Amino acid sequence: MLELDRVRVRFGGLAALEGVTLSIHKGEILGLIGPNGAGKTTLFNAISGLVRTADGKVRLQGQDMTHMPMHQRARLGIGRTFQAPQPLHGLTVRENLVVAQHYGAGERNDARLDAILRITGLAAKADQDAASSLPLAELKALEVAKALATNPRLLLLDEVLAGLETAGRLRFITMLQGLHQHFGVAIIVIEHDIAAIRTLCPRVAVLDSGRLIAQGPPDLVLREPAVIACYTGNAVHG
Ligand SMILES: Nc1ncnc2c1ncn2[C@@H]1O[C@H](COP(=O)(O)OP(=O)(O)OP(=O)(O)O)[C@@H](O)[C@H]1O
Repeated sequence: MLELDRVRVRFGGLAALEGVTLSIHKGEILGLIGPNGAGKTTLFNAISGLVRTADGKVRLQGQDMTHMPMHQRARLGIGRTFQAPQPLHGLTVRENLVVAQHYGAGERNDARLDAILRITGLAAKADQDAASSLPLAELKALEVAKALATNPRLLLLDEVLAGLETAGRLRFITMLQGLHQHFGVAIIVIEHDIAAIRTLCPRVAVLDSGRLIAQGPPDLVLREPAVIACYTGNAVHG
């Protein structure tokens, strides 16, 4: 459903992405891994429209999105989270989702919002102030809930497990599996925690210095010499 065709992104003299060709299928969960600075977040930015591509194409269900602004891509079905949770201050949890739904879907759908609140475990906090009352795990759940409220066909999750302790991670992974099953949305997960990637993702893609160096089932990909080499001297944290 999403196709990246020889995508290139440059920051001055730095090739943050070079010739990246990658597809994700309807309803799939794909893991995106690679050392720090490999270009993972830049790839999300190229898909969601936050950075300009210097070359290549980005297509969603055959439609060329390469030169579309962010809000148009959101309307077409690209939802994303950011590494640092960004709740809208002064609004309740539910109001945060209403705003996200308006941005992405254009119309209010309370039944969908209720399902999102239930599956992300936020229903009991729906009427509380989002920014001031939520602990980190719930702020991260809200980040996912906001992205889901935009009604995405493809959900981009950028290190949503970072900063959570082991039990919190496991709960979060179970929550992600539940929402994937319920909404049937395709998901790309950026995550440094390889155990989490193995649990969540039947397929993984590896970036190194802006290039896609491997893709396939995690157990095979993680044994490839080029993948092992790219992590040498770069700790896989988390
Ligand atoms: N706005 C920007 N301006 C200049 N350089 C940038 C910008 N954004 C990213 N870069 C550079 O592009 C490269 C890729 O960065 P990116 O954040 O995509 O990597 P990453 O794989 O997501 O890293 P991490 O795992 O640390 O989050 C890095 O060298 C980074 O310093």
